Amino acid sequence: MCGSEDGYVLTLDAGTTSVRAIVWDHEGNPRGSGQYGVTQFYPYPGWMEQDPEEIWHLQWRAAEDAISSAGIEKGRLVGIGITNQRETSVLWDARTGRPVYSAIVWQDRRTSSYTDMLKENPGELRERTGLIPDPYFSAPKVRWVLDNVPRARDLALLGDLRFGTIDSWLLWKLTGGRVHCTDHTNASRTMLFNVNRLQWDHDLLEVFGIPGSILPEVRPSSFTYGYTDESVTGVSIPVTGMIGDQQASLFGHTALSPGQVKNTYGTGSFVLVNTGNRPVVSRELVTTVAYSLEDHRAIYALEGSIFVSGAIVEWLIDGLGLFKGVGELVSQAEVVADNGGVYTVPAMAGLGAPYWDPHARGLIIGLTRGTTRAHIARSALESIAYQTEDVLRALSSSIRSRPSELRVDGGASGNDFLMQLQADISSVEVVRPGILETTSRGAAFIAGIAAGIWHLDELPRLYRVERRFQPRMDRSKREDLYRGWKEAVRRSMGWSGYGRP
Ligand SMILES: Nc1ncnc2c1ncn2[C@@H]1O[C@H](COP(=O)(O)OP(=O)(O)O)[C@@H](O)[C@H]1O
Ligand SMILES: O=P(O)(O)OC[C@H](O)CO
Repeated sequence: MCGSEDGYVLTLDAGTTSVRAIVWDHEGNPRGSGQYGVTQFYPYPGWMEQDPEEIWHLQWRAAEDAISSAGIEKGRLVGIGITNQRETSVLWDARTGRPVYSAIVWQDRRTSSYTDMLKENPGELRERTGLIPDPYFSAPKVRWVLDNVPRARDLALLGDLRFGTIDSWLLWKLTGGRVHCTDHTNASRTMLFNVNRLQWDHDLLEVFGIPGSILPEVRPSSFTYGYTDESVTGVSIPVTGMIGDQQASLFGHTALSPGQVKNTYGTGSFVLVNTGNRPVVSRELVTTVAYSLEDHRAIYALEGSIFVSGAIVEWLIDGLGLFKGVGELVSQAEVVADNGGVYTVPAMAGLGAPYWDPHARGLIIGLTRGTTRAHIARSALESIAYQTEDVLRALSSSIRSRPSELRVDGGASGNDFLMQLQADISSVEVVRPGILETTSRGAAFIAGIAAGIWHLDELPRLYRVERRFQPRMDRSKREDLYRGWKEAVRRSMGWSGYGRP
């Protein structure tokens, strides 16, 4: 341990479904927390928006709750670490600090026709940004606002428009509109950032018709970005880290060596492998910055982004009303010995890695008169494991080695049934840590390094395993099941538009 044993780090984790805040002590243990749900808006099929002001207000309210439940004075906070749902884009008026449009969420598909055109020549885009043309990333969303919200273009011409992912938006609010920055990990999700040079790509800005003046400055993930405004937060606290949530989770798993892999099971699932200090390019996965520290080169990761995983469970419960809650859904899934030939493909937001089809739509297939709720519950949980397996296969061929261990976190990773299923379907050891808030913990480590609480080298010693799930399904069964999945996926692809006027 270096530095003060008296200091605490506050993390702000602005996720898709909720904003959370946690106070961490110098041992990396949570001491207090707060959490609020974020309102989701679906104005048209395939669109998904949030209110940036709500995100900010609830995020700081969660922080106040975390600080009071930890029973500490704000003055004992030595740093704030921000971690966030990535790609989700906000544009605001620098003079008033008011957004000019809602936050367009990463799952939003409104720009799919536009990104289809980019698919005609994906090679150069991939070389520069590490990304695959898809509405997922920020650039098409920003362009959409510039094209459809007249005030945005006017403000841009006056030099008063600002763009940011949620990290930048929260930093702007925390600092009373004084600091407009992002970090390398968030920048690498915009499709405007050259991941080799670690700088904004002016050619791409031109391609997308986005003025460079609206962009934040890019800094290392672990870095003193500035100080919060006393009038906003009560006392002035340094903001010492910003990192995208999936990269934060990789860091929180202390997956610091090349080849180490994690999967976070939340709204979506995100599998990342550390590839060290070289960006590895893949046709099916995206290249992303994993983290960067001051005075170090950036560390990279290869990522498989799965758009809907835990959210399928939510949809069966809240959307269809088929189960009273997660507990009932899971116990139903356990009642049946197998899926009864039923497969669910949760392509509600299209399919991400490794298929990248924004036109895919969800399906439940294989229904017979003998199908029960239990089969549907089981097929939904199985879909989470199959999607992860899709990515593990793509990842193994890109890094030319099959991972033997998968570190897990996120809301759905607490589900023992699902974790065993994952170990079986992927023939991999699934490793679950004691602290499942791995994303926030990673953000705490990132912020704590800049604040002088921790050294990078000592972090692996703070990682505690709670449980390991060993694979126990035989190979032919695993392959039969997976074959059915691939066929179901094939049938879900290219579906959008059918049956709609
Ligand atoms: N026991 C469980 N089994 C399967 N899915 C679950 C379980 N518990 C929570 N989930 C799913 O996990 C997601 C919430 O995880 P969380 O990590 O909080 O998400 P996010 O960070 O994306 O907001 C929800 O989509 C929920 O349906
Ligand atoms: O909010 P989460 O945890 O589902 O993460 C969302 C991802 O960052 C989207 O890329």
